[in-house]
Amino acid sequence: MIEAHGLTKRYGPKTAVDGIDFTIPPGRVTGFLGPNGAGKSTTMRMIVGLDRPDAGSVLVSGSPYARLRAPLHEVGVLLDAKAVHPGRTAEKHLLALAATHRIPRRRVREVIELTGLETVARKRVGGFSLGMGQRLGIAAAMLGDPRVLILDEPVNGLDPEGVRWVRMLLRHLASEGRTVLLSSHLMSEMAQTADHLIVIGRGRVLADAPVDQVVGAGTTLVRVRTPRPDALTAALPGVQIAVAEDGALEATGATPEQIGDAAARAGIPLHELTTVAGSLEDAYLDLTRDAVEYGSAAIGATR
Ligand SMILES: Nc1ncnc2c1ncn2[C@@H]1O[C@H](COP(=O)(O)OP(=O)(O)OP(=O)(O)O)[C@@H](O)[C@H]1O
Repeated sequence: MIEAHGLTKRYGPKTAVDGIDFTIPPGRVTGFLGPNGAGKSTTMRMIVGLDRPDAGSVLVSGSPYARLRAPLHEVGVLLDAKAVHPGRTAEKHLLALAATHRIPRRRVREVIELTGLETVARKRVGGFSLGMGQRLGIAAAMLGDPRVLILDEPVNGLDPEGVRWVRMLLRHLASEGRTVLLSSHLMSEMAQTADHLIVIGRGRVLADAPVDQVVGAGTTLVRVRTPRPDALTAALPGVQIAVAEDGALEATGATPEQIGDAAARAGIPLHELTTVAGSLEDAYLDLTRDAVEYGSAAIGATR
């Protein structure tokens, strides 16, 4: 369990995290989302005592991180996969970490196997690819068999097999009753991995809800194909209708039943009537529209 109360961090005039409250319970994967600069990493750093809050507090398993007696057994953390001495081998890095908690060599071998690093375990970390570095970071987080896992962008740089492996691993760890907090900018991955989402923007919580609820709050379209699009549009006053690239109509603000009934009353044939649920990406972009600090230009808007 991770609990934040009024958690606040300022850097000079900038409020990176602005009095946020949340509870992350065990037994589920909680996704942590937000635009660049929203305050995700700062929050994660405060959870594990790397940054000191200016106000408020955050507790892991009921204690501030600094008071945990055996932190590696309590919290596994992957914040920056590159934060490893490049001259050390993966195995030496893990053995050094293990020594701080009297974790046996056997466990080091186990996490090396678990993360698929057997063939490179005796190679220097400086020569690792991004994906191999991520696997090593996950191995380090798992070393103490912790009850809480905090992973910042763990699938960054992993190949599709690695991405799927992380997804299954995190789901499995949550099903064992552990607390899993995961940040990622990959919406499709988040939709498949997380049960619950906390979305932040400009240091504030914008949503704290199950994934289905966040996706459901986005726009749902009804896609309609008809040989008489103008007549159908006229038969649906007040319904917002756009025309898709393939000529189908995309209606918002009416159910498929309302559209089908209106078409039947007006004698308009329909060749397709489909509900298109919004994606997490759509819902996320809607939610964070006013909280994006580093927005991009629309494609075609610049030369
Ligand atoms: N050490 C620091 N000194 C000054 N400002 C900082 C520092 N760390 C973070 N910030 C600022 O705090 C804000 C939040 O940054 P943070 O890294 O927590 O965002 P984030 O949500 O993790 O972003 P990203 O998705 O880009 O990783 C940003 O405006 C950032 O510039």
